[in-house]
Amino acid sequence: MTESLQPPGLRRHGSPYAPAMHGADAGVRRNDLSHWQQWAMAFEHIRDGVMITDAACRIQTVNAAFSAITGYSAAEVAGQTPRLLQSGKHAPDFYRQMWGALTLHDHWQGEIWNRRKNGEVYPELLTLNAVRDADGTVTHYVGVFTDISHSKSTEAQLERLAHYDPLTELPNRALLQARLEQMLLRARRQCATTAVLIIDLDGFKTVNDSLGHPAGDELLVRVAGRLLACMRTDDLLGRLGGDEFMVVLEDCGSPEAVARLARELLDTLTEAVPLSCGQPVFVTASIGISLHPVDGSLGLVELLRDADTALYRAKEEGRNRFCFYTSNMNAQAVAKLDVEAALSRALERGELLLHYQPKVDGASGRIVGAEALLRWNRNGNGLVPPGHFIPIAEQSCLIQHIGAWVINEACRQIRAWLDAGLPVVRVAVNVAARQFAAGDLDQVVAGALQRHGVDPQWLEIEITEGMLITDPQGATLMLMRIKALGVKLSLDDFGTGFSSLAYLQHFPLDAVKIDQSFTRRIGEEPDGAALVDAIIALAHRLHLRVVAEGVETELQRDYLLQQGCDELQGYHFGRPAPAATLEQHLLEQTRAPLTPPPLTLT
Ligand SMILES: Nc1nc2c(ncn2[C@@H]2O[C@H](COP(=O)(O)O[C@H]3[C@@H](O)[C@H](n4cnc5c(=O)[nH]c(N)nc54)O[C@@H]3COP(=O)(O)O)[C@@H](O)[C@H]2O)c(=O)[nH]1
Repeated sequence: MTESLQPPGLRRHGSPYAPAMHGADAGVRRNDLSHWQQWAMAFEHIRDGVMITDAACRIQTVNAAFSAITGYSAAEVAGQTPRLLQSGKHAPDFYRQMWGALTLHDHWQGEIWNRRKNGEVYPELLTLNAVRDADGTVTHYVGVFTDISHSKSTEAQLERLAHYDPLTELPNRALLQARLEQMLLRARRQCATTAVLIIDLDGFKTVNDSLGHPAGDELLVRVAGRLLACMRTDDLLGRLGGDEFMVVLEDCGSPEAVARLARELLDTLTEAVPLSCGQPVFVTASIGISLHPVDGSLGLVELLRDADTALYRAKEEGRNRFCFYTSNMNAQAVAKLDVEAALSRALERGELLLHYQPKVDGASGRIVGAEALLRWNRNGNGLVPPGHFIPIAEQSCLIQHIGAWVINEACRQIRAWLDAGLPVVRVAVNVAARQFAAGDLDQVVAGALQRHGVDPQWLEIEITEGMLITDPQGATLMLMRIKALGVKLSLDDFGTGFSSLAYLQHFPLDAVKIDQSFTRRIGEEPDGAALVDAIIALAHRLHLRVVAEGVETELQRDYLLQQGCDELQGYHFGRPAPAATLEQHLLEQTRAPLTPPPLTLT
């Protein structure tokens, strides 16, 4: 049997192979011997598997690589047909085409899945050639193949890396976009509506910064799992990168159906995410949605851009919500960019100024302080409403320069009053979250005080609760450094955020400002004043001064005085106005005798 497995004309003669030789032929064919020995050596040691069959496809000869790859010895396959190796992965058509080519061209080459003796299916690159004799009759078939399972698996790995996110195993941006492109084509043909939802986690950076990147990664995997659980069979979920995910609904039905899914996605995240570090994490998300062709978002680029714009709006509106794209959003975004650009030049053009709103002492009715409020006279055309530019400054890095300017300008004004021999009161300035987070606020404050030779007792910094919550330890250190300068600290908008006085006692604060929304409720709702009462009582127990903001009516004033509120601020006493107006009131006050109840300055 082994004999029949030698290449045609060869027989095993010891080792290596040698052609059969007969008597007198030997001398003549010495050269042939060497020739055949070389071929036999090559045949046996070649790394590709070789299989030679007769015209009826019965295996006659295989080499060592064949056995190494397939697991079958030469003896095991002798006389069998290559069907022995069939994997079952190819349809009959595949073999029909292969034989068609072999019959027509005496040659076929392609990739084929075969099965090893141990049952493993593997891919090989196979070349088949028909061997014909002088009459043109097929005498043999020669198959040469390479096991390409390794390169196939590398190829598959590369393919996976190119199209899937290795962390969550979800489709990545490239695959999402390719699939979305196909879906849009189909949707156009079928007049269906396609929805794109871009999901961005709120506050993910805090998790990464506080618990470390492995915890951040784990959170992303968990979030991906929860989002995936909300998907229907045909929905596509992928990770765009960072903490951003995308959902594509090929035929989303109505906007209401999309809204339902968006709500479901937000809801699925509300439950605490347990992490292996033992720290459960609460995470919310914001979602921007665009619809094709409802929003006129005609192509992939527009659809993604519009979903992004809507996402931005969802973040702006307070996060943990979804927002559909509307066509005026782009106009608003452009208007915002316009404000940002003009604002970036406002400082150098001297268009910024401060207005001062008095704070009145509850007991004496005298002005004991003022809040400095930023104003912008754009191009000298009048004041831009603060709500139209301060939030934009706060969202960009402009607030750092502008905020430093406000502190410096307040100190310059105090120095100017002192130099003019005018009465001076404590001036409070607002700082923005970004300004506080920058970590150099104490230096900015110290620099301004020093530059203008101002005693720190005249300056107060108003912060908000949000600045304390992200990094309480860092915030405490910063507040202590500012406090050490001799500057007062007050907590603005109290009641609108975290609102735990017990928690706040850990911060070195001097005062708490009751948010104007609570002041407004005094006299308006039966229990409207209850919160005000509670804040005053608790703040006093913690030895904090209480300032009520937004006092507009006598009723509010009287109620707050009755409750022992220390200072009052609001339109009832005076609107924010240029420095000269405050100067005037302070001068009048120095001339007037001490006469409670408080002055009405408006
Ligand atoms: N980061 C910085 N933020 C600043 C700075 N200057 C102002 N701001 C913040 O902008 C918001 C809008 O301010 P503004 O329009 O100036 O409104 C202030 C007052 O005019 C208003 N107010 C005062 N009394 C009343 C009142 O009786 N009724 C009423 N409806 N509004 C009143 O309240 C605003 C002051 O609020 P607060 O700061 O919370 O004390 C506002 O959030 C400012 O903080 C700045 O330099 N940097």
